[in-house]
Amino acid sequence: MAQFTRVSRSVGLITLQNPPVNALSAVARQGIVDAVKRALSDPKVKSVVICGQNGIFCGGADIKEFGTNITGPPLVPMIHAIEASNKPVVAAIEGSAFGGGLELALGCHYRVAHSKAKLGLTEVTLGLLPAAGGTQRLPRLIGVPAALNLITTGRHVTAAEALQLGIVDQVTDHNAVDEAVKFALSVAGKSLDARRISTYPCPCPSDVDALFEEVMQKVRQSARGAIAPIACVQAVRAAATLPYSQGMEREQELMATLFTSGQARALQYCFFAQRAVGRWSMPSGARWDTSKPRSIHKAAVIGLGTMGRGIAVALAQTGLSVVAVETQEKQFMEAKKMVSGMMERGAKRHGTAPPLDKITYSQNIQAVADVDLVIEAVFEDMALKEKVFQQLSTICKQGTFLCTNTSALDVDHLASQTRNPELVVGMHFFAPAHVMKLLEVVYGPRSSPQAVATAMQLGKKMGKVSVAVGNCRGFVGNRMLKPYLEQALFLLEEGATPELVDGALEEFGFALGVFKMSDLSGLDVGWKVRKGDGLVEPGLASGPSARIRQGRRYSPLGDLLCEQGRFGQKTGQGWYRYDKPGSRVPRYDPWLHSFLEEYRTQHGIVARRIDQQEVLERCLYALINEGFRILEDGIAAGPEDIDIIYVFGYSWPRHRGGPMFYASMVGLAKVLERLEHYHQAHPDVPYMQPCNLLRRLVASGSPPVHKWKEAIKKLRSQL
Ligand SMILES: CCCCCCCCCCCCC[C@H](O)CC(=O)SCCNC(=O)CCNC(=O)[C@H](O)C(C)(C)COP(=O)(O)OP(=O)(O)OC[C@H]1O[C@@H](n2cnc3c(N)ncnc32)[C@H](O)[C@@H]1OP(=O)(O)O
Ligand SMILES: NC(=O)c1ccc[n+]([C@@H]2O[C@H](COP(=O)([O-])OP(=O)(O)OC[C@H]3O[C@@H](n4cnc5c(N)ncnc54)[C@H](O)[C@@H]3O)[C@@H](O)[C@H]2O)c1
Repeated sequence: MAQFTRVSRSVGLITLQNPPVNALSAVARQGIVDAVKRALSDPKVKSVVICGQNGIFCGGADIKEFGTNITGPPLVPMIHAIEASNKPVVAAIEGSAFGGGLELALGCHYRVAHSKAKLGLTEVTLGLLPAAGGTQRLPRLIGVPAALNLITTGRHVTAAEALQLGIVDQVTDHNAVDEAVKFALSVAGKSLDARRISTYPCPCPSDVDALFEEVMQKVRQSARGAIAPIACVQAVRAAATLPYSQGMEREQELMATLFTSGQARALQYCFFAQRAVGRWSMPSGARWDTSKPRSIHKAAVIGLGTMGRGIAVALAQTGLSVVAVETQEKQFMEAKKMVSGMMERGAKRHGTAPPLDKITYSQNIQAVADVDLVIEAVFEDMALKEKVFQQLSTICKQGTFLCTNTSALDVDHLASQTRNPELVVGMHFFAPAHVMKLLEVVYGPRSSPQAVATAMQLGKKMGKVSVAVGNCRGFVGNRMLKPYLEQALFLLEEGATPELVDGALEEFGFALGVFKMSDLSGLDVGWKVRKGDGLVEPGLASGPSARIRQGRRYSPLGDLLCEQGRFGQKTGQGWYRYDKPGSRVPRYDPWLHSFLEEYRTQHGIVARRIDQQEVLERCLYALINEGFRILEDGIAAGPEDIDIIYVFGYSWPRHRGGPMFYASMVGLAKVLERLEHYHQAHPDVPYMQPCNLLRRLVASGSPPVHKWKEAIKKLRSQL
């Protein structure tokens, strides 16, 4: 709803009241329509201010309404009525003005923003475009290039940038509503002819065709198959080339296509899933709302390699005091330099001072005695980690949380090395740890709810999207990755090429295909793990047993490359070749192709034609099947947790909503049927056997993804 009051005798103050973000729900829109009518018909009111309650202007249209039958007054005529008013209307922007919220403000004649406010046309991130006149008004106000940038990216701008761009008329450090009221008093009675943005000509450069062609090309490249950014460009083009009313028609037409698209559903699902994962629960019944975190002021990082450096930076940037421990002299010296450089670059980007004094360095683990929380990031070696946890358990003060950044090892086993296993959790960051948004918080059977709550809260403070998951080999993300990687290798054996497999995955929307990604991460990482698992047998053995290990189909292709010293980008050769070690541009490698042919000959494999669909089905459905097992095992509480892990940690294309959402869009029956097909063709690949949970969900009528949690609970209770 919206409240109307008269303030300073002649200013009509309309306050949006729809907690928590004053979204423009049907009731809120009706409230605004009524309040505006009242303000315009009240002769004592000479000017109007629109603001939002609780320090937030407006979070845009009510996204929860989108999947429903929308009722209430539509936004476009509501905003037109405000713009057409003969009394000046001033938007008082505090907190956020996003999407429809900013469009509402653009319909006002003036905008006053608090210096801490953020503004943006964020619709593209939800698979939509600003369809309440945003694509037509913003370019008229700030010009085509700047509007294109904001609308196609959905980026948030600060009040200062908004002022510079000309989106707002005034920025204040004081109470924005009070300032807006003063502003409204000062403009009462003045002509509004030059204040209605829809009447402005659209300022655009002379070579408008060339500009749009260039932008369209750029957007297509970065959109990776997402349709909303393209529609955004088309709508802004309409603003630049058509009169306002025709531009509005085009905006509505394009929105109609996006509004019902699968991509919009996927992106809106991600929006809510990202928030839902914060409401974590454990199989023990412990939950986010009943578990109290402890405040962390001082933390330690053990091991300053690739991960430890990034974690130390992220902790210091959060404002914590950090003790950084590294035992190897060379690594120690190098890490100190690198960490300072990372903080300086970060600070430069944000226009702040680097928090260099937040970190103290030591080569002695005794230095961590007084910290509240430790994150261990030494080599992925259980014996070494055991020793470190034993040491930490005796050195640290009572109550210190002991966390491990292990990628796959048993968190519970590490906990058993300590005096207080309830204080141990996994904090699995992703590389580079100061950049990547995902954090898996791994609880073992003995982790206390407080330890989980503390790690989750710390992750949030660090700006991470934190997901609580159970303890198993590889947790959620890496466990699901294994079948995906293996299928890619099997496809090579059967006749595919790295270019074909990567091409299919990139067309699906991944930034990098599986082989390019493996080259980037380093092929030696997986090799070491496979060696540890007793899977690697040196030399190019032939015969059927060469491709069977531990009773299952196995592809030694990755091991053979590593034996040749081909570790990927770092050595200049992997599944592709690179101009020199460390170069990033993958190139076709004739050696690799002859190697694959030779390999197939040696193993008596006749290469067959493999199409993109098979690549997608085998790689993605294998991964999804493992996702169902993870749900069945209770390692993830719901599909949202898995999807958020994949979107934020593994570059799963957000407009596909994550693997489990994708499975629901494809149709569970179809996924089941294809898994059955591939499992019949390859019975020696056990993880292709459809998971029981998937079968049961299909048998129960394939409920939509938001009902899975409930369905799983019900299925469990029937067991
Ligand atoms: C068949 C043919 C049909 C043709 C066309 C039909 C046309 C329909 C009319 C459309 C007109 C277009 C209007 C407009 O252009 C479209 C939009 O405005 S889309 C919405 C744009 N807004 C956003 O992108 C902002 C989203 N929100 C945020 O970024 C943040 O929430 C925030 C505002 C910055 C606040 O952040 P925080 O303080 O951290 O809080 P949370 O994020 O945790 O949110 C708290 C709580 O609120 C829920 N929520 C937030 N925003 C919205 C919203 N816009 N609608 C509904 N709910 C919202 C959020 O989910 C949290 O709740 P929880 O999920 O935890 O229960
Ligand atoms: N690299 C990744 O992409 C990645 C991603 C997520 C998790 N991880 C996990 O993070 C951990 C660290 O991985 P990394 O890639 O940073 O390894 P790394 O080899 O780059 O660094 C490990 C560092 O630990 C130091 N170290 C070893 N023993 C030590 C000790 N007793 N005390 C202090 N320092 C010690 C080493 O000298 C080295 O500098 C591993 O468990 C790994 O599985 C890695």
